[in-house]
Amino acid sequence: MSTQPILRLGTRRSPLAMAQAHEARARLCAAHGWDESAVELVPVVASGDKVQDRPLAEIGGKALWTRELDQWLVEGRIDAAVHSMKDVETLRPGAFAIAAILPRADKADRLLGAASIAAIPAGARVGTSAPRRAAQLLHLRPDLTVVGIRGNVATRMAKLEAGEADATFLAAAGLDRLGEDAVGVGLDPEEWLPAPAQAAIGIECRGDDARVRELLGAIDHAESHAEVSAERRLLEGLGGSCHSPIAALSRSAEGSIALTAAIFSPDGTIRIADSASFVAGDQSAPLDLARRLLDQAPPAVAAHFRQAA
Ligand SMILES: NCc1[nH]cc(CCC(=O)O)c1CC(=O)O
Repeated sequence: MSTQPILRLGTRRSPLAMAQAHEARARLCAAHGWDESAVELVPVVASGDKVQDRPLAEIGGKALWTRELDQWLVEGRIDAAVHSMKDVETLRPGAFAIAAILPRADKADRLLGAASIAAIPAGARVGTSAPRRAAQLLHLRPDLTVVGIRGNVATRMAKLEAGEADATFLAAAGLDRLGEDAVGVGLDPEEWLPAPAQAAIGIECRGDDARVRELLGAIDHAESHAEVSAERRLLEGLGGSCHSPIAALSRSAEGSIALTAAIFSPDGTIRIADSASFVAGDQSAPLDLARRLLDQAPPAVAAHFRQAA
């Protein structure tokens, strides 16, 4: 048996990240007819996993999820890295390429602790550290109190159980990948918009590594890739960061994408939403949508975005 792996795939160590890395490996092995040993999973502890007690937006943002994996990729210690695309910064180092996006899972958020947003008891404490979830919730229910809650999926479920919050949100995709598909109630994504790139697993490699790009290309899902590219292009146009309450939902059909997006004031009082339909791969339509959203935004909202020149 050969001991040299064909591909070394870096991943964060959290249970969800490991589940996603296993899915990526299974798809690669199926596509190429490989034995499992062909893909070595290389777990890395990410900075974002070390600091659990403060909101991500405060401690350095999304870069904390990719810093170590980026380094290992540059040094050639891994050939590719698996990411939750929701957590990947909009602007990536030019040396990297997103070579594959796996078929996207359920884009919805699930609510834990109540049967619906309307059914959350008046004045309850809802745990979330995501600006999008906080603003979207307060927009619908200004009577509720948002409390910070961080940690991986199991930690957040335990914190809810321990009474640190009365309700919380988790992405359906993450729960499903962990086998927790019975947990929480799915929120209609048309009414409760998910985060840009939610439910998408991406695999990045060095842009000049033609061998790995081709191997990864075999499991790229074109429709999911086009959706995620459009949503990330929207983020680029908004100049948003993980501080910015931005929500987006793509619907694909026959080569075209309908993209709905909303931006909020952090306290949820203001919500600006708009949508656009365009051919998959259109690079300017998501930017135009971002521009329209910002043009409609009062200063209190626009201040949270770095407006493109
Ligand atoms: N921010 C953490 C994170 N990043 C990706 C997912 C879920 C899986 C996905 O959206 O692909 C989660 C957990 C959550 O938001 O509940």
